Amino acid sequence: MVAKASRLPPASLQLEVGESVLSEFIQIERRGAVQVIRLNRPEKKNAITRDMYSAMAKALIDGDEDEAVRCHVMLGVPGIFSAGNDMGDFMAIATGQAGGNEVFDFLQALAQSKKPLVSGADGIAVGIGTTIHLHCDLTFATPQTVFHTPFVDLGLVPEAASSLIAPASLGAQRAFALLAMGEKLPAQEAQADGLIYKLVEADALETAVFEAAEQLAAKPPQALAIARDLIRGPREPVLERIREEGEHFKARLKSDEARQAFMAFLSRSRTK
Ligand SMILES: C/C=C/C(=O)SCCNC(=O)CCNC(=O)[C@H](O)C(C)(C)COP(=O)(O)OP(=O)(O)OC[C@H]1O[C@@H](n2cnc3c(N)ncnc32)[C@H](O)[C@@H]1OP(=O)(O)O
Repeated sequence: MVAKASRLPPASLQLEVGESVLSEFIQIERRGAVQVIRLNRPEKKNAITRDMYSAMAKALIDGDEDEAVRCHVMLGVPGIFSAGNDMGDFMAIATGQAGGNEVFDFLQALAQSKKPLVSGADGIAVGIGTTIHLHCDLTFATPQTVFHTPFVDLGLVPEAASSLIAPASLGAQRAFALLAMGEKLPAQEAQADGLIYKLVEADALETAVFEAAEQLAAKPPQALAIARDLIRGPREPVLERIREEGEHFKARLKSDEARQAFMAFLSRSRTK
């Protein structure tokens, strides 16, 4: 259990919240030319609600449009990157009480981001808490980080174009083990597989992330943008896969298999 106080952002960070705060659980901070998007809902293991997706999408789009922003950083808090989509929200979508497009709007913004993305993950990284990093140019993780995508166990399917991106770096069989079997992937293996850039100790994570982000922010932006586009490759197949997965995902959310899995988690949580 990590003490709540240690999950607060460093006091040295200047907090600049825009006019409309879409979610109290997403902190948008500006650190020079680096925009920091921090998931900060530790009491729910940084589970991501629809408002949180909207806040992150807006930050990415606004930061892309702002010439003063040269790099985006995505962080969680010590011990927790994210436990993935909020299960209560999944249930609300499954029962027709909510629409649920926010996650796909966020994924479109993420996949199309114009500025370099650097992420840092420590500890829990489940579902979209894993797949976000597939869109980041540099991901730092700690030895305690475990990536886990239990989509099929939840009656769901892979998202974030992970069914396209993961096989390309892991090979088909290891991608299948990760995305379909729901096998956990420790950060050490993720690094060996080329899914993440560097492993650093937890107390050095944010320093490493900010150093890399500041390095990128100081580079000639046009040359960096062209190099990045070439390295990332065409966006259309990625966006198309996000859409294709999204169609299946939305249908699966309303399936009996998914509803039972959400119910099991939510009732387990209530009786814990
Ligand atoms: C498009 C996106 C797709 C996806 O992201 S699919 C993936 C969806 N996510 C998951 O399947 C993960 C669900 N969560 C878990 O399995 C566990 O949690 C963890 C392994 C991540 C952590 O376990 P532990 O350390 O034992 O913590 P705890 O007691 O389960 O959780 C602490 C509080 O956090 C809430 N919470 C955790 N994950 C979620 C979630 N995803 N949605 C909503 N709430 C969540 C719990 O309920 C509880 O809350 P309370 O203290 O009030 O009982």
